[in-house]
Amino acid sequence: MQSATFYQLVNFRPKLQTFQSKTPTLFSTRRMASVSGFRRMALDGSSSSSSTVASDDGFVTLMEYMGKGGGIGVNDDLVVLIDHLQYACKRIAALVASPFNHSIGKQTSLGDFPNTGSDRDAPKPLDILSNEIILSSLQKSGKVVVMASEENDTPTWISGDGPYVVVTDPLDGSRNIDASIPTGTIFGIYKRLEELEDLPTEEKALLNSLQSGNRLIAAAYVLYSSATILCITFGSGTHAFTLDRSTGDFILTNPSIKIPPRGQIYSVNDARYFDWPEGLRQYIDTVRQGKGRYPKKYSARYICSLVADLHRTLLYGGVAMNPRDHLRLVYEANPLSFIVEQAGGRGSDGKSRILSLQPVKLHQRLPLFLGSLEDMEELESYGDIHQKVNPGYEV
Ligand SMILES: O=P(O)(O)OC[C@H]1O[C@](O)(COP(=O)(O)O)[C@@H](O)[C@@H]1O
Repeated sequence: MQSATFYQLVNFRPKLQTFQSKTPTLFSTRRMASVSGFRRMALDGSSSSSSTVASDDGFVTLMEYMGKGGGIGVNDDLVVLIDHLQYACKRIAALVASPFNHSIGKQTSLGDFPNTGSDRDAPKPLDILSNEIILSSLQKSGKVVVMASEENDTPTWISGDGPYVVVTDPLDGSRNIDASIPTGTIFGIYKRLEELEDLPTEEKALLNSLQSGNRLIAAAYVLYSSATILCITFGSGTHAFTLDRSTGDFILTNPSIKIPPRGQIYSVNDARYFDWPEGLRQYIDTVRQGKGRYPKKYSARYICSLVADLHRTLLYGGVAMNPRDHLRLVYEANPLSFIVEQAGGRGSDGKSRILSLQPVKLHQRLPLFLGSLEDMEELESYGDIHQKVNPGYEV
């Protein structure tokens, strides 16, 4: 069998012909999902027939959820934008699962990515492709003025008319991709700042991208794992939708996620233990032994893929953290903190609420702690949890 060419991969389209695409419809015709056993779900998580999202057949798609009032404050422009983004993520889901993706970079110039010279890590070929897929979707949506991505040194000005600004990490966790470990896409959406109109384009693009997280109007991650899960908030709860691969629809599977107030899991790269500050070491030593405020021994889970580690934490509770200045405020910490807060948890840099921070640089890094309220409170009470020794690890 021949390997796919770079051109084929960039233009790669998933085979599911039922995927919604270029022409978004606000109330798309429902296709019967093939998965059996889902019951009608109300937005409060119960299986009531008085759901705010009426359903004839028990399934609520993301588009129906948004179109029929599930997302408070979600207007037509935003529905169009999310439709394009979800389509982009379906393409990325297909790309990361493709048997041909290992050959990109070996047969094209994408193989030798120079380090950018900035404080960003050198991207992998799939990072670049995912970035292109998202950019192209945003361009086609006509709803986005600026995209700020992990993969570009500066924000990309898209369309003078677009009402929204999108910040994104197109493919997080890609360092593990060759081993098929889960990866994810993260994005946050802001309204464009009208008051900047008179500034030069470059400046406008940057300032629009550096909005504080408490101005986010929507945020989502998409987890590419055994299932593809899109978890989103519009500021009224956090809801997860699972891709039905037979129809191409994201189906509401976890409405109004509530992170347990206390979990029994901590998630951190603890090979760094000897570089940690004393407070963090003490906290981990304590909960490991079941000597913390919750008198049970904690377990460790660390996938080294932020979206996957967070998704598990949202569902099972506990804390997911990276205590060194590694993760990015604008397109990782802010969108994920918004999602966690909307599920009843907390996102912090060890001291302050992430969403209250004012970004000063596009690729600004910081320590990130996300999780259950009680676990976060206990962890932060140790004070000294920011790892300042950051030698630059090879793996
Ligand atoms: O090396 P560490 O400190 O364990 O960091 C791992 C983290 O880095 C990430 O891979 C993100 O880094 P990249 O954006 O450079 O891929 C996360 O997915 C993961 O949680």
